[in-house]
Amino acid sequence: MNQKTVLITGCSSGIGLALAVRIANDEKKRFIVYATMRNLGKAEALVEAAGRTLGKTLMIKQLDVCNEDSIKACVASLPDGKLDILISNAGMGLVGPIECQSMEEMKAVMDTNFFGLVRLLKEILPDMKKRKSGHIVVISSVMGIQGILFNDIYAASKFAVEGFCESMAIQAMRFNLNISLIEPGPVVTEFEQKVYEEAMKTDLSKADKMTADMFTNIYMKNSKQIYESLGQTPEDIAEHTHKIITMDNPPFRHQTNTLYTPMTTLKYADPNGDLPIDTFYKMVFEHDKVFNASLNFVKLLRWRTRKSFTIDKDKSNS
Ligand SMILES: NC(=O)C1=CN([C@@H]2O[C@H](COP(=O)(O)OP(=O)(O)OC[C@H]3O[C@@H](n4cnc5c(N)ncnc54)[C@H](OP(=O)(O)O)[C@@H]3O)[C@@H](O)[C@H]2O)C=CC1
Ligand SMILES: CC1=C(/C=C/C(C)=C/C=C/C(C)=C/C=O)C(C)(C)CCC1
Repeated sequence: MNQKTVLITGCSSGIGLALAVRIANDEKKRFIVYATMRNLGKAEALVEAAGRTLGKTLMIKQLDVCNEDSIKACVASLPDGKLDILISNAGMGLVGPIECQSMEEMKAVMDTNFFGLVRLLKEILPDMKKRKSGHIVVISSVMGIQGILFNDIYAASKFAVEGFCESMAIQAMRFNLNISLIEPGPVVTEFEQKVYEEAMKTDLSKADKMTADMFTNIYMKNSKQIYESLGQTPEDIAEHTHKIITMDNPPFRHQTNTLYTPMTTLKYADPNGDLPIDTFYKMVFEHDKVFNASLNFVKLLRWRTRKSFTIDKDKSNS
């Protein structure tokens, strides 16, 4: 059988790990997954989750998206240097007032989230073009469509990714290549915890009191609520992405969270761009009680659905 080779970046945790496991377990064994990570010392969780697929449909390799030599070495080590599907997933977050962030921190986000993708494509595009075959899948974000309070640099990095892919997609079409942007809303992974821990270390004395209060008392609280009420699992994102890579005509953009789409739709509903900004402003500064009550309601509904599922499963086991 002609199996497709899939290379995924950032597989030590979260979405990357779930993607590697899901695709390696494809029901029809259509894929050989090269699950990569920058630090092989962190492979334990993936090795455990991979189970019997390890060494069969799932191989683990080193790849740091910030290091050209590491990308070249990894691609060169693939059988015939041939890649059918690239899933660019490695990424990092950054939240807080820009007054409190160093240029180094900001550049690290752009270097990983945006230039990481550019470095990968510089390496793999020539061969895909030559063969006139390939699919580039990028784990973007709803923040690639819409900026969110205190995510200025992270959103900018995902906007850069989206602008880059939108431009590239036209050229790609000429070579019969597909590009797909996967746009998750909040996903419960180490990402949230890492961003939260970094935010807690932020020296807020560099910002004025109003900004510092807004960050701590409005953004941090609301953000926690958003993850709890609308958060998806990395397995959800893996399932969506698996569907996209098995389609004959994969879409250019795919949002994974239907609970979040009312927010992103605001962007497309007003060419002046004021509607999402006014709405987000009102949600947090004027109608915060209604906003929080709605999120709590969604959380309760989702919790009840999960609970009844568990009860049904338990019943069927007894
Ligand atoms: N969680 C969320 O709410 C959302 C996340 N996303 C996007 O999903 C992607 C995955 O994030 P998620 O799984 O949530 O977060 P995790 O923090 O769990 O995973 C991030 C992965 O990226 C890796 N990584 C970071 N820098 C590099 C690098 N230079 N080279 C190779 N790998 C690197 C990390 O490796 P290491 O362990 O070595 O640090 C880790 O494996 C990111 O692009 C993120 O922007 C999109 C929407 C929502
Ligand atoms: C929707 C929304 C908010 C927060 C959204 C968040 C926190 C989204 C997180 C998305 C992630 C983590 C994407 C990762 O790429 C605010 C600011 C509370 C204001 C009101 C509307």
